[in-house]
Amino acid sequence: MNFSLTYDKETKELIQNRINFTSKRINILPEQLRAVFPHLLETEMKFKMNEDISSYIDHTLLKPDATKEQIKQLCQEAIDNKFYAVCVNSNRVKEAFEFLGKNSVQLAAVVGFPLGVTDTNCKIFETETAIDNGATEIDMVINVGRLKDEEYFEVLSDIREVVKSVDESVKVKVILETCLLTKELIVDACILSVIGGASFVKTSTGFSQGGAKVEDVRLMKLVVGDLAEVKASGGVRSYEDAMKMIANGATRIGTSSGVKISKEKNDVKQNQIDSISDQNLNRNSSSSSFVNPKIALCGAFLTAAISGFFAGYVYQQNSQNSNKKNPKKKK
Ligand SMILES: O=C[C@H](O)COP(=O)(O)O
Repeated sequence: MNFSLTYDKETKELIQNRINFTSKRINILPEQLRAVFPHLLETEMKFKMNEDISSYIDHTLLKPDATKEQIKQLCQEAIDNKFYAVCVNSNRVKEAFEFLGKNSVQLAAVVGFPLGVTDTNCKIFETETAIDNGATEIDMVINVGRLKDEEYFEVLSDIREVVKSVDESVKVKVILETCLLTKELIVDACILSVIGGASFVKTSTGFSQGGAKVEDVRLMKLVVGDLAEVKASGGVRSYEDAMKMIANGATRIGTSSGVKISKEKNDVKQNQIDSISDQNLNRNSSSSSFVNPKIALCGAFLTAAISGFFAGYVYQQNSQNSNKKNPKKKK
């Protein structure tokens, strides 16, 4: 499946203005920052959905009252449905690691969750502990208050320090908590995440005033281009929701409804198969090619027999008639 996003004039202007604004806050030249985002010169961004939706899903359980048994079930569901990852609180990483065993499902730990306001040193310690216990990805919450205060050095350093504390192979996702941000701050947070070295920008914790919105996912993708990926999370409840996020640039879906989404996707697939079969049945109901061959053969035989009978009858009638017209001919 192919998708594309267009840089409309308004969005382009917004992003360019925020690059200027952010560059001043972190004390670099706007040209230097602009050079990091060359895709902003394009008019369109194209991308593909190559794989099954299961491989987009971070199967998530972050409730404070989640039990060991529920973590076990989460891991088993992720294995059974071939989800990309499970996402758990850092204190549950050890158990999730054991439950996942040698399966290829990745293990993401949330850090500074859900408020993002813990000290950077706490985030680093939490990150390192989670990695030691088997986490392969880190979902850290940005410091929203400092972002709103325009303390961009602090926000950048918070991200940068967490990224630096892990091996390059570990993907760090920065949760922006978009429901608390203006469009302008979403763009700034994306810029800071990219230059901080994050692999992903992620919309929401699922614990604040709102979750992922299509327009936010789209804006985030237009800012980060190919420099980072976008994870849509919080309130993604259906296959339709998930597909909308993917069509707008998300390459990962963080959701506690992964099993439902996967099932809905299979139902959609089954419906498509059923409708194709129905179409075939309707198309072929008037032709013999879809009929049981034995019945077709009997039918053909009967048709031939009846035609033969009629042919014989017509011939006989014709002969009788011609004899009547020309009695000599019979002799
Ligand atoms: O990071 C993922 C979210 O916490 C999941 O939120 P959700 O329960 O609304 O799907």
